[in-house]
Amino acid sequence: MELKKYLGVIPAFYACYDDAGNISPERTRALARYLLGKGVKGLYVGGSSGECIYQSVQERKVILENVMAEVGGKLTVIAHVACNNTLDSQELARHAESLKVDAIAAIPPIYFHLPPYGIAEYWNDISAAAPNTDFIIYNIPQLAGVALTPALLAEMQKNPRVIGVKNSSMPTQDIQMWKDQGGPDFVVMNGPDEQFVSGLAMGATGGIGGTFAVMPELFLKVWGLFYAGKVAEAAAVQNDICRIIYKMCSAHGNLYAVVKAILKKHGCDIGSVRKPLPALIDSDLTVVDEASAMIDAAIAK
Ligand SMILES: CC(=O)N[C@H](C=O)[C@@H](O)[C@H](O)[C@H](O)CO
Ligand SMILES: CC(=O)C(=O)O
Repeated sequence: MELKKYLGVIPAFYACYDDAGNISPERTRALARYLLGKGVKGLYVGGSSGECIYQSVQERKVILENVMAEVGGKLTVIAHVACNNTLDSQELARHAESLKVDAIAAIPPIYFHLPPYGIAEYWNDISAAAPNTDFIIYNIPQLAGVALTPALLAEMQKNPRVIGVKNSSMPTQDIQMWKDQGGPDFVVMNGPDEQFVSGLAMGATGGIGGTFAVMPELFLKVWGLFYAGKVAEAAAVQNDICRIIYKMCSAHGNLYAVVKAILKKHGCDIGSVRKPLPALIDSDLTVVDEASAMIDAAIAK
């Protein structure tokens, strides 16, 4: 298996809208190009940060098509395809496979807390619709409402396409457990950006993060320092990252609205967020300016 392509810094891709709030193919391509230029390993398209739960199946296809047209073959592309109902998720899985993405990923079904066998069937049904594509389990219990367990993972490991877990639960111990259970070739991606260094220390093979795309330089720096054995220096950069995230989260508008305003200041305009996510209000502009300056200062260090 070619697992190397998953090792590294993989930003969660943001939804790119035009000024009327429709999906913008041009801006989607511009963001993909922008991140390619930053030297990241791959992109995680259509996840939480991609606002997937507020988009139609057709819109999600258009986004992935444009990302693949721009960076397919150049970056590792993981397409999140879960839609909360099996049929639509399978349609997106088939579509993603037809575009030759590297992997598909899926959260568990949300709202109804299904039993583990129900979750396994949902994931396996999705995976069966993309029979030649790697499958990554997305564990994010604080938002999904249900958690991956060792028993559920063991059930999923019977599916040879299951190559890893993207772990967004808060205990870094979970990363250790999935990695230990999965073995040396198993991919375990750190979710919480605030714990990237700790996740790597616990055995994560890389990270997929919602704030990577607004400051890829800093996460790449952490990655480089950590693997050069300079853990204290990596932790210092992590500290800067955490303070920046807390600042971005202090706005009235949603985190992704802040992130997009900062990206615009950095030359990449991808519009704002879609309702019901709160957009920025006037007083948030100070938060945007301050967080943006903090990012620039941390990169310049
Ligand atoms: C709960 C959640 O959305 N987690 C994301 C994925 O793991 C993270 O990447 C966060 O966006 C990030 O850590 C900022 O809090
Ligand atoms: C942050 C992340 O992993 C997501 O957008 O799903």
